[in-house]
Amino acid sequence: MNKSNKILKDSAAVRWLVLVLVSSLMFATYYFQDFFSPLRELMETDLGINSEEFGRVIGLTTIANMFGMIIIGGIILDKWGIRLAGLAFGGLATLGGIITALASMGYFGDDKSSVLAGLIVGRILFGSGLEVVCVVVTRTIVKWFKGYELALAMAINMGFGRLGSALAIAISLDIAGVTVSPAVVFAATLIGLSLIFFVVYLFFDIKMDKQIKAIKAAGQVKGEEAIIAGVEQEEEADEDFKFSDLIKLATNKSFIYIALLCVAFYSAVFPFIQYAPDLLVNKFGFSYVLPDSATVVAFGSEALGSSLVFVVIFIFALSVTLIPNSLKGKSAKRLSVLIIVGVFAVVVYLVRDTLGVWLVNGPKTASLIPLGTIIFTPIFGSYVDKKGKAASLMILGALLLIFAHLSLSVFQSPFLAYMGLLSLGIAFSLVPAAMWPSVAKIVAENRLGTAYASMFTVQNWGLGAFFWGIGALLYKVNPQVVQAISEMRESLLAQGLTSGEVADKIKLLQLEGSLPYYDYTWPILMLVACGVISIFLAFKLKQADKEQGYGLELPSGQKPE
Ligand SMILES: C[C@H](NC(=O)[C@@H](N)CCCCN)C(=O)O
Repeated sequence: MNKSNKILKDSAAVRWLVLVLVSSLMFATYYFQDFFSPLRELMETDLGINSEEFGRVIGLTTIANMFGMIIIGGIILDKWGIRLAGLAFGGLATLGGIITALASMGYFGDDKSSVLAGLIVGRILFGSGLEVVCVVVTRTIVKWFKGYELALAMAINMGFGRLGSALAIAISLDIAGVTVSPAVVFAATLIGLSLIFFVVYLFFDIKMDKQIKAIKAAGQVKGEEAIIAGVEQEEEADEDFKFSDLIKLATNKSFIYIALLCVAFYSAVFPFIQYAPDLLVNKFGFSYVLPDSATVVAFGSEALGSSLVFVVIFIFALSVTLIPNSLKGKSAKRLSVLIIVGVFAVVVYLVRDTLGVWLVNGPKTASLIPLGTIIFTPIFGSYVDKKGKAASLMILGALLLIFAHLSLSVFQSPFLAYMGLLSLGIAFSLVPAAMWPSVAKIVAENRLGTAYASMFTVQNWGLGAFFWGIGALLYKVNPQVVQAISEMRESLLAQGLTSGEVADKIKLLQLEGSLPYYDYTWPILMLVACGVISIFLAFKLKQADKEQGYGLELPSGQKPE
């Protein structure tokens, strides 16, 4: 390539800096989506917002996306380009964040209905920006990494999102303390900061576009330069959203199965994550605050032992997948797995007290689900690239999902709860790693934008229903708990206690056994149905692929004969 024709994206340092700048939006929006998860109980004791209302706040976040916002956003992105669309939808998400924060601080009124209405309006605005922001970020990454490390950049970008979710679940309650608002203000500040990072990115974007324009104007665009500099414009024109594409997709059997699988699978994962900390506290006796070691011992040796076994199994699974098969011979691989697991088992034993404290804390344990996917998704992704078997892996993922939700609903054993969380984490890594590249095999490249936008739209129908549905069912099947907590809250407030003191007191009364816990059996059992539907759809997808010949079971780049 002619040296003078080099553009910004040819510099690896600039490319990766751009990735960090734009992925911060992904981090912050995923954080904001999930930070309410460990606050379910505090919302009830601090603000009087019960589980159905909590579900409404979370469920309505997706409402605009259920009614076509992602498709509208995609069309706007085509027309306005990355810069304006990013600012508009990032700005919308930030505005939503600010309104949610103000509502939680009582800015629109201190009474429950004003707070609830403000939270809902804020979350609706945030949600209207959320998915389109993710599409803008993905487009930006394609712009900068096509011809370079595109798959890796995309995996890292998704990692930023998952890290946002994990941190949101792990630390929001620590930030909140005894009232909800500090956690909301913090989450809204993160989106604001990420929007500033996006504005910084715009300088790079403008500069690169100017370079491309200058190269073209100088008539120097030939051969490789033409591909690098000119391709975006050609593709943008070709990738425009068309309703005729939507019709074509809707009549493709394989696409229908994978889109429905996306709905069923994600409905049993994202909504579950919103309630996971509260489930662990209410059903399995985990804590909301970090307890001291003595309390952990009181929590029961079975749970403590189970959590440590959970860590060792996690390390075993990790080392089996991470150690390359290329290591000379099977026995060498087995030996290294044994050594790694042995060393870690000793470390786990030595730090068992601290680890035990963390692994009996509901939010900290639940945060391991998205955290684990940061490591496992790229590993499974590379397996799918090299070996294929995508449809079979989706079947396996659906099976793990059923096991996870069964062990977290019908059984009461902490050991099974840890195993359930582990298999949910593996399923949450396996299915996305197999699903998203499979869409690219089923749909032509220039129709991928439409395919992802329509999949995300139907996915949001499921998410909206289950975000709200779990909370609503929890409310319905626990009338005595709702009433007891609400009466206690009223009486403590009437005695002049602050809302923070009320929250503390209610927690204490539950620990003492004077106030009941929520029964989560039915709300989580409902998610087993999503697993069963997922497994059926994954089988149908495998069958349809055999008929239509997309090669979902083949390694990347290989086509069926
Ligand atoms: C890639 C996939 N993304 C989605 O499913 C988005 N529609 C969700 C965005 C909001 C997430 N809290 C994923 O994250 O696996």
